[in-house]
Amino acid sequence: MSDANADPPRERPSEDGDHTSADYAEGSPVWTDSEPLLRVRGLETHYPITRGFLRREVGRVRAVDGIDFEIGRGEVLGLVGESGSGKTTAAHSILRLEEPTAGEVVFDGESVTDLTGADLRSFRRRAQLVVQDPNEAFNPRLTVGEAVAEPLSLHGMSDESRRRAIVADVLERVGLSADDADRYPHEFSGGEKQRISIARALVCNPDLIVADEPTSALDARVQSDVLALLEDIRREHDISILFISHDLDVVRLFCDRVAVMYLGEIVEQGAIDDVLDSPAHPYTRVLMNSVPSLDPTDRTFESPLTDSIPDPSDPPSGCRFHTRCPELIPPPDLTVSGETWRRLAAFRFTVETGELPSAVDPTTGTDVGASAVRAAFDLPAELDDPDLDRHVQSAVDSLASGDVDAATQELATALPTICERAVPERSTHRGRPVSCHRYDDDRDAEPIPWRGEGL
Ligand SMILES: Nc1ncnc2c1ncn2[C@@H]1O[C@H](COP(=O)(O)OP(=O)(O)OP(=O)(O)O)[C@@H](O)[C@H]1O
Repeated sequence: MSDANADPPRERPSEDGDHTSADYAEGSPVWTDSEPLLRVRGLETHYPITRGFLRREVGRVRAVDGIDFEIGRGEVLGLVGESGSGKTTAAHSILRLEEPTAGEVVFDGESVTDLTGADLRSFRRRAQLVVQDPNEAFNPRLTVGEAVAEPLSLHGMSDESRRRAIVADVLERVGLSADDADRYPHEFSGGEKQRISIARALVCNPDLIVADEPTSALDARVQSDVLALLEDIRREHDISILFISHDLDVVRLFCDRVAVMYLGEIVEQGAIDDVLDSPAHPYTRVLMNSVPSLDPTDRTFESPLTDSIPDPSDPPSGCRFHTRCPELIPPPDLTVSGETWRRLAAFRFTVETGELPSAVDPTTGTDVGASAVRAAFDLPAELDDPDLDRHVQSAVDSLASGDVDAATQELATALPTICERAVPERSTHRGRPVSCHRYDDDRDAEPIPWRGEGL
C-alpha cells in the first residue's frame, strides 16, 4: 500500500490477539482493553410482506431481530448459524447496504445509523464487504485493474498513475502480480478471483472487512489459501473482520470470538475456544453435532427435534429454538424419562410444524393406523402416567384419522414447556452471554453437561 494511503498503526486489543471470557464484563460482551471498533446494539432488520395493489403490509420477515455484539480492533468475530438465520442481513445492515428498522451501529465511536453523503461514503471506504461468490463481484467488461481501482475512483482519487501504483501494490499483497491488472476476471480461477475481491476490499485501506462466506464457493485446498491470506492481512494491517460462515471448523481456525445466530437472534457468544469447547446453548450444540465427529461413538447429544428452520415471519413463541431443541425443558410434574420426553416433544413439534413422515402423512391419502403413528415416532406402547398416556393416545388417534389440528391441540395441552411460554433472559454462563431457560437465575431445569463435562 502506498504511504499516502497508509493510516497510523492502531493499538491492538491485546498482545497476542487471544481473548477469553475474562475480556468481557459479566452478562454482556464488553470490550474492556479499548473501545471496540464496531458496536452493534439492538439491531433489527425486518422486511415488510405486502399484498394487493396498494401493497398493504400484512406481515414482516424478522430477518434480524435485536442483536448485540462488538468487534475489537484487529479482532475476528465469527458469525455462525444455519442458512436463513439472518447472517447476511445482519452484515448488510451493519454496512448500511440494507436499512435497519431499529437499533444502532457505532463504528470507531460514531453512530453510522444516520450517516449521509460524504460521511456515509467515508464509512463505506473504511468498512468493506467480501462476498461468497467472486463471480458475482465483478463486471466482466472491466479489467482486474479497473475493478480493483473502482473504489478509489468512487472515493475521489482522480490521479490515474497513483491509482495504478496502488492497484499493483495491492495485487501483489494478495499473491497476484502487478501485470494481472490488465487481464479480465474470467481469466482467473475461483480462488484467484476471491483474491481479487479481497484486493478490491483492501484498496481503500479499510479498518473492517465483512467477509460473507468468503471460502464456501471454493474447493478445500483453495479455501485454506484464501484463509491464510485473510489471516496475513489481519495480522499485518490490524484489520477487524466479521467472518460469516456455517463451517465451525473454519471458524475455529480463523476467529477470536464467535456469535451464534438463530432465527434473527444471537443465542450465545464468547471467546472461540470457550464456546466451541463447551457450547452452552442447545442450538450451538446441535451445530457442533452436525460437524462429523472423528469418534463415531461420540453421540452424547441428540439431533434437533425437527429439521427445518421456522419461518422468520412467524417465529415460535418464547425461545425461538424450542420447536427443535433436544434439551427442551419438560413440565415440572412430568414423570417419564428424559428420553421419552424427548420423543414426545419430537412427536409434538413434528405434528405442529407439519413435517410428517410420509408413512403417517394424511395428505398422501394412505390409511394410517395408530400403531403406524407410534412406530413412526418411536413412542412407547404405553406411558406410566395414565393421564399423559390418554392425551398421547388421543393425539395418535387424531393423527391416524387425518385430523392434524386436533392432534396438535391435544399435544400442546399435554406437553407444555416454559421454553414456549417465555422469552429467555440473556444469562451469564462462564462469563459469556447465553439466552436459554436452562441458564435462568430462577431456572426450571438444570443445564445439561456438554459431552460429560461438568458445568
Ligand atoms: N429482501 C428480502 N425480503 C424478504 N425476506 C428476506 C430478504 N432477504 C432475506 N430475507 C429472509 O430473511 C431471512 C434471513 O436471510 P439471510 O440471507 O440474512 O440469512 P443467512 O443466515 O445469511 O442465510 P444464507 O446463509 O442462506 O445466506 C431468510 O428467511 C430470508 O428468506
